[in-house]
Amino acid sequence: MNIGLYFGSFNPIHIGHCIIANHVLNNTSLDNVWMVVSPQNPFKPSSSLLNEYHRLHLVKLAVEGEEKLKASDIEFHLPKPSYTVHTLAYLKEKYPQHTFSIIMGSDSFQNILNWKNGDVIVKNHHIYVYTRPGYEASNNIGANLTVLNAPLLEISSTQIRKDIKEGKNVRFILPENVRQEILHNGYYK
Ligand SMILES: Nc1ncnc2c1ncn2[C@@H]1O[C@H](COP(=O)(O)OP(=O)(O)OP(=O)(O)O)[C@@H](O)[C@H]1O
Ligand SMILES: O=C(O)c1ccc[n+]([C@@H]2O[C@H](COP(=O)([O-])O)[C@@H](O)[C@H]2O)c1
Repeated sequence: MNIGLYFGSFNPIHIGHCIIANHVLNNTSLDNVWMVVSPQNPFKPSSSLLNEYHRLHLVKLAVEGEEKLKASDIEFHLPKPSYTVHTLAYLKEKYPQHTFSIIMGSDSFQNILNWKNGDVIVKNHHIYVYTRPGYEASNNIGANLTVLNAPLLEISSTQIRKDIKEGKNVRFILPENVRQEILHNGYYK
């Protein structure tokens, strides 16, 4: 099968992530999308990170009932921080029957050559890029790239964490079951 790997901190998952995953499924030849929850992005501070199991649970709630979307905890069992090149090697060995592509926002893509063995990742994978406001998705690194033709989404987990802390209404930027779970448990307060 053709699997799209959508890596993220998902701190928390928001409707932007869901729209992107759905857009890719609707408009590419990918059969499934795995939302891979990264316990620790090598470049991001861990201070504002919700526990990884809570983040995974929120992703599971968001994809509930969607057969082609899967929440993955594969990186929970790999060394931290979560280097994508290691995860890709692990997945290739574990699932030789699948072909893996990568899905990411243009902010991540702009920075990919600074990732551990970023050039190797780019050389060996098809990458689907969803343009993010303020980050042009130009392919000046010879990547095997598809820039998705989709509406820009002015949504970020950072803004959502801030809104929750300030008691603002986040009803329209989070899947409803995700919102309920966050509020019920007092996450990001
Ligand atoms: N609004 C968006 N448009 C396009 N890509 C996005 C958007 N939000 C997230 N992404 C992409 O989804 C992936 C996972 O994102 P991540 O979990 O870091 O969300 P985030 O909203 O960027 O979080 P934070 O604000 O905490 O940095 C990254 O590749 C990121 O570029
Ligand atoms: O492998 C790397 O060097 C690397 C550097 C920065 C980010 N990443 C991964 O990129 C993914 C997106 O990160 P984030 O925090 O923006 O959602 C996540 O899986 C990170 O582990 C990976």
